[in-house]
Amino acid sequence: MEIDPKIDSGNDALVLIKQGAEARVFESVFAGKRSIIKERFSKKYRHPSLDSKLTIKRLNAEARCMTKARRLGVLTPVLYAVDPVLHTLTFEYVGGPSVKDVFLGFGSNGVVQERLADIATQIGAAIGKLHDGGLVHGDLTTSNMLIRDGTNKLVLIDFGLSFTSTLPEDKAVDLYVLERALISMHSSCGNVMDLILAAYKKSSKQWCSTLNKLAQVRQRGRKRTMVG
Ligand SMILES: Nc1ncnc2c1ncn2[C@@H]1O[C@H](COP(=O)(O)OP(=O)(O)OP(=O)(O)O)[C@@H](O)[C@H]1O
Repeated sequence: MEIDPKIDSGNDALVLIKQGAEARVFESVFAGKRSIIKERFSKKYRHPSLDSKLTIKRLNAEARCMTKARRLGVLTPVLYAVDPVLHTLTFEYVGGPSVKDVFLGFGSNGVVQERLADIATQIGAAIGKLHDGGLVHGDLTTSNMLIRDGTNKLVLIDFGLSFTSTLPEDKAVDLYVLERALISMHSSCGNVMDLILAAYKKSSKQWCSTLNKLAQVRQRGRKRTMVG
């Protein structure tokens, strides 16, 4: 079954805010609170019952990883509900800009170095906590990080590709994905990755093995770029 915005919205407006390849994201109201509904839709080429099983598995995995991150002391939206029939997760709406928007405003939009450094420190500390708890985010981009209005605290979202692992390699790749995103999207932010890694070193007891692996992962990335 899929969400039909016309039928399922009831009295609460259901506003589509993102249509992705794997999921649709709506803004809505849950028990009187502003909320986000993430719907994983079916893959038409898969057998319906297998498809539903796999989708529910992914839904539960995302919910579990988000909850685990919170337990590890990383701020995430509060999970309100999991619906295995509609294939949806409902969670708290976090008001505030994404780190992507803040970083894009650096220099031109009055975003100053102190704000950049504060956010970078929060990012490094949060990833360190995840990794020491054996959780790899899997999609660390600046659009998956929000800065909550009022508190200015970092909130991590989108645990759809997260998994548990204690391998330095997996943690290094997690950091590498973020590093590449910063280089391609936020080159004007200068040494922001250095600030993130400095905070990561303070936060993660296992930083040494992870950062050694990161150096190897970077080298592999460079070789791949040279080959083609
Ligand atoms: N809890 C939240 N509060 C406010 N906005 C949110 C929240 N969760 C998601 N969003 C908004 O919806 C967008 C998409 O959400 P999310 O990244 O979870 O979906 P996705 O389809 O997996 O996206 P992607 O393809 O970028 O991985 C986010 O970039 C953000 O703008």
